[in-house]
Amino acid sequence: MTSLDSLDGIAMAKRRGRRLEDTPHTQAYREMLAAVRGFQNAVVQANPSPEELAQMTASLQEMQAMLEAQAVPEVERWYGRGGGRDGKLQLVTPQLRIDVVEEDRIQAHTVAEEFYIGMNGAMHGGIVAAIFDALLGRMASGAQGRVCRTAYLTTNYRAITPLNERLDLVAKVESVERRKRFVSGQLWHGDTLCAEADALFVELLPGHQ
Ligand SMILES: CCCCCCCC/C=C\CCCCCCCC(=O)SCCNC(=O)CCNC(=O)[C@H](O)C(C)(C)COP(=O)(O)OP(=O)(O)OC[C@H]1O[C@@H](n2cnc3c(N)ncnc32)[C@H](O)[C@@H]1OP(=O)(O)O
Repeated sequence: MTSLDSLDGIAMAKRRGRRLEDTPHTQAYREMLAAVRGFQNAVVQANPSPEELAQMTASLQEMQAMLEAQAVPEVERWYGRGGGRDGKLQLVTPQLRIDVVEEDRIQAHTVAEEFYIGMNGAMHGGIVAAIFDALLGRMASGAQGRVCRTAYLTTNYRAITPLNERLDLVAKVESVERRKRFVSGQLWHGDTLCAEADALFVELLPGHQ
């Protein structure tokens, strides 16, 4: 089964949204994912020698084969599950840490590592948008864990978003109309507004992918 073999969207989200239970086995998976993050950060910063590159490529191919031999259907995967205090187990964005959750407002923070660079010390704009998608999606899902999809997301880039520095995030629900949740968010570096976004999330109906 591949990720193309999809389930009902609500059933999938309910299963994947749950926090991954803590066992020595899942703890080892968390540590592996943290090592991948460290690796990604090192990759973007290094110009290795030809010998080092050949050695690393061979090691990576070996690790890839180990992972491929253990592949499971999406519904069973640990990747993308809730990870508790450290945010979701994922690599797409920097880890988002939620500090305050209210029914119509969320406060969170993050520090983006070197891997998320665009150019000249600024975060890649697509990553800024991905952070808003995750944060505003979490806002739209609310305390009941409604299953929503992004209908649109508009990001305005006001100042460069720095790497390796604390960034503060806020999200709020602007209005609700039937299945539609209009939400907005801001990303701050200290007193500087780096980016802001507004988005529409639509709650899925049973049977929707
Ligand atoms: C700090 C954070 C911490 C981390 C997290 C921890 C825990 C996390 C837990 C949980 C968070 C989850 C976070 C994830 C978030 C990521 C979500 C994504 O990225 S989803 C992938 C990208 N989006 C798609 O692929 C959608 C593709 N589009 C669709 O599937 C459909 O178009 C959909 C579902 C959006 C709507 O389709 P229909 O068939 O259900 O409904 P129709 O009738 O078309 O629309 C309903 C209403 O919405 C309006 N509408 C739809 N699209 C619109 C648009 N683009 N603009 C304006 N209005 C639109 C329509 O006009 C209609 O309005 P009227 O009720 O008639 O008033």
